[in-house]
Amino acid sequence: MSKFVELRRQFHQIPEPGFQEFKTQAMLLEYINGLPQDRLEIRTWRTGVLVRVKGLVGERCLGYRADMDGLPIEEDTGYEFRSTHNGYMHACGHDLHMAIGLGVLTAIVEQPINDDVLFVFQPAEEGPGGALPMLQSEEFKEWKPDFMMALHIAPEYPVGTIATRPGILFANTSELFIDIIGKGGHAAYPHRANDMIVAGASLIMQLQSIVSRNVDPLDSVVVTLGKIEGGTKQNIIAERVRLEGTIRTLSAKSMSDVKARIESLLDGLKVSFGCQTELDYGSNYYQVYNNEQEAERFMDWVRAFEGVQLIECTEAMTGEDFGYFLQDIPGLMFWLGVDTPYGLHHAKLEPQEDAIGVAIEVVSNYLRHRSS
Ligand SMILES: CC(=O)N[C@@H](CCC[C@H](N)C(=O)O)C(=O)O
Repeated sequence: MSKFVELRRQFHQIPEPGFQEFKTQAMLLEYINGLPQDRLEIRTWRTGVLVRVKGLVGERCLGYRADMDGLPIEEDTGYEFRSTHNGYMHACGHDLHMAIGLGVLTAIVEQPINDDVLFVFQPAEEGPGGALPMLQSEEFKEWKPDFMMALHIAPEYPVGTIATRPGILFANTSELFIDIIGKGGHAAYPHRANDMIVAGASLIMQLQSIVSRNVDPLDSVVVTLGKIEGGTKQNIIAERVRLEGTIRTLSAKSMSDVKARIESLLDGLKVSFGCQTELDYGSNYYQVYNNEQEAERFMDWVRAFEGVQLIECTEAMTGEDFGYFLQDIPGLMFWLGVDTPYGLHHAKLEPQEDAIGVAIEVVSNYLRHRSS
């Protein structure tokens, strides 16, 4: 087994929530500190890690970013190396992203390229978002690269596949938290209470009508509710219900239109159900927009790279705070095929580990090519 597959398995066992990646940071630093240090400068930023490798010429700096956090999912894989953190799992591939980052770092340390390379291990991608505050930090600004790239595992593609496109790759996102507050009471006396289970059920159906009735069918929008909480017992009328979800849009205008519609629906709910509402949009991510020239250049290079198949894919409604780096720095993101039947954010996700070696080859060789 390669050292980087082993590292992936170690990361897999310790998934941590955003900005609490303490063990993950320590594991990254332990590996990085064990590399030859003569060309390295290492910094931490909150629970993240920045590593700069000095190039042979060092006029420019190229960047590679890997995200670090896990998700609140109870793992259900058949792995011997499953998560040791109850209720948390690396179910979005960040364990692979970090192992690949260390593999590329090792390759560049062993055979330096002309340009400096900045390796960014970024916390809190799943939320509340580490990219924007990291981008604004003095630690990052001082080392800001001239080009940046990142990848995300893609369960639906075979190993050996790279998929990307010029322009928008991932959607704009906004989290969505709605509390509705009525009056609790005895199940047998509904007329003396104000039941938020019924109001919540109505609101759920109305929210589902936004995409089907208020959005241009040729535009792409998602409104997903991933969590409902409410009530205390089967024979008690619920005073409070909380809905948690996410909004995805390909255009910034659709995002503000959807939010305006949600606010109107909540105004209506207050009248129809005589309840109070509280609305919070949580964290919002800017779309991932691949610089056209950089994406075309990368795609042309991948087409000629032996053993790898390039797919020009369509946009996806996933979100990624790497979009903030790409808003400021030319670069690109791509999907890496890991061929597994369960999708991202699934408790049974088992990416093919052969993809780690493929990605290390592709990214390190591309950085070398980009630097020549
Ligand atoms: C690649 C991926 O799955 N990213 C997450 C980003 C989450 C953003 C935010 N917490 C939200 O839920 O809106 C995704 O769910 O797409």
